[in-house]
Parts: sequence; C-alpha cells; structure tokens
Amino acid sequence: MMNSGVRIRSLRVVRGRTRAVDDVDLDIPAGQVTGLLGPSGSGKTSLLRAIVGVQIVDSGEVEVLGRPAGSPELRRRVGYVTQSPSVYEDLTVAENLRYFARLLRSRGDTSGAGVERVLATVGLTEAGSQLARTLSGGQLSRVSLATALLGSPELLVLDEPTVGLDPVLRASLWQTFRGIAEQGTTVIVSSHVMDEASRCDLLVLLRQGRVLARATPDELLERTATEDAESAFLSLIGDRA
Ligand SMILES: Nc1ncnc2c1ncn2[C@@H]1O[C@H](COP(=O)(O)OP(=O)(O)OP(=O)(O)O)[C@@H](O)[C@H]1O
Repeated sequence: MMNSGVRIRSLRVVRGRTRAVDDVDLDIPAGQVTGLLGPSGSGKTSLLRAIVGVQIVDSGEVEVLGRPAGSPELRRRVGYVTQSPSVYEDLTVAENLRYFARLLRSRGDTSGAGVERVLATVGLTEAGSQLARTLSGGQLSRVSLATALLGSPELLVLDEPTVGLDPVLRASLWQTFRGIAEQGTTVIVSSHVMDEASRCDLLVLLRQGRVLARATPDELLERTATEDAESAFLSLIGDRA
C-alpha cells in the first residue's frame, strides 16, 4: 500500500537554551532509506524524536504516514530504535524478543510478532539462546533492531544504529536496512559518519538544527562538485559561512 512517509512544516524544537530544530520543512518519501546526517549536536535525535512523536515541539507540524506524529494509531506502525539498546542483559536474545512480542500482543497487536522472523531478518538466528550480556556491540544493535521489527512497522526510525561499530559490521547492518526497505518499509537512519551517505536513497544534511541540503547522494556531489559526502558537507557549510 502506498503511504506518504513524513511531512514536516515549520518545525521548531527548543531543548534547554538551544534551538535543536530550527524552522525545518522536510518531506521524506515512503519506501526508501533516508539518511539524516550531521555532526554531533546538529539536531538529529530531536528531529527523529519529533517524527516518532515523543518530543515536545514548540511549533510546527509533523505528519507521519498521513497522521499527526504521536497519534495512537501510529504506535504500531512506527518502530524506533534509540541510541541506547533497549535490551535486558540477563535474558537471552530469544527471551528478550519473546518478552517484547508479548507486550505487543497484550496491546492487542497480533500482526506478525514472530520472533523467528525478526531474528532471521537481522541475521541472529544462531544467537537466539545467547545471553544478551555476552553479545558484541554489533549483535546488541541487531537485537534492538529486531525488537523494533516485531510489530512489522511501516516506518522504521533508527538513531545512530552504527555508532561505535567497525566498518565491516557497519556495512552488514546497512545491508540489513536495505533489505528491510526492499520489503516495503520506510527507513530513516541518522548518522554522523558521512561515509554512510552513499548507502542512502536520499540524504538530509543537518547543521545547528537546520536543513543544509536534501538531495540524493549523486545530486549532492554534483551540486557541490565534490567526491564524497564529507567534502560536500564542508562545501555547503562554507557557502553559508
Ligand atoms: N535534554 C537536553 N537539554 C538541553 N539541551 C539539549 C538536550 N538534549 C539536546 N540538547 C541540545 O539540543 C541540540 C541538539 O541535540 P540532538 O541530541 O538533537 O543532536 P544530535 O545531532 O542528535 O547529536 P548527537 O549526534 O550527539 O546525538 C544540542 O545542542 C544539544 O546540546
């Protein structure tokens, strides 16, 4: 089924004394992998939280899959993986997932809360009986991702899922995101690692709460006459300085 992704108008989020999101207009298409890139403190988490509907916003509108962000009916349709893994260390991988699946069912959600299915999607079928506290960082990220996939979300929001992982693990996680998008899920991934840009269908570059650019990776390089996303970002900052 076609849906409308995310539509943001005149969004402002103030956190402490900072305009974490400063007058942002943004459309994120459905069915693609969109990368939200920007340095630490540029407002990525605040923007993602506004999309998921857990951020108090000062003004503006955020519409997700055709509904106001945070609407109760979006709860099942949106999966969110925060920066800190939401995994119980004293349970095995499968026990963690069964626990979260039971929570979904207790809310009346019976839509494919299949533990085996999500374990296979994130490539952890073999690790089901392993205690979470014995997992590597990369495996922990995958368990968090698996919990968010239990409800078969139409939109998956991932906040810096590859932070701290080595390049090989990062590459394999990105392949997993691609596979999830190919199944029809809209994926939004934040990162401050610019070389992850080439893995996205669409890029949104953020700086100081503002959108510096919204373009495909190729458009971005062409527009800035640069050869990689990091140089493109620096070139755009230079233009604004
Ligand atoms: N709880 C808070 N109280 C006060 N200021 C905050 C709070 N959370 C975030 N901020 C400020 O809001 C701005 C945006 O923060 P945000 O976490 O959205 O950025 P980010 O791009 O996700 O950063 P990072 O990559 O480090 O997670 C920053 O200047 C930050 O200092």
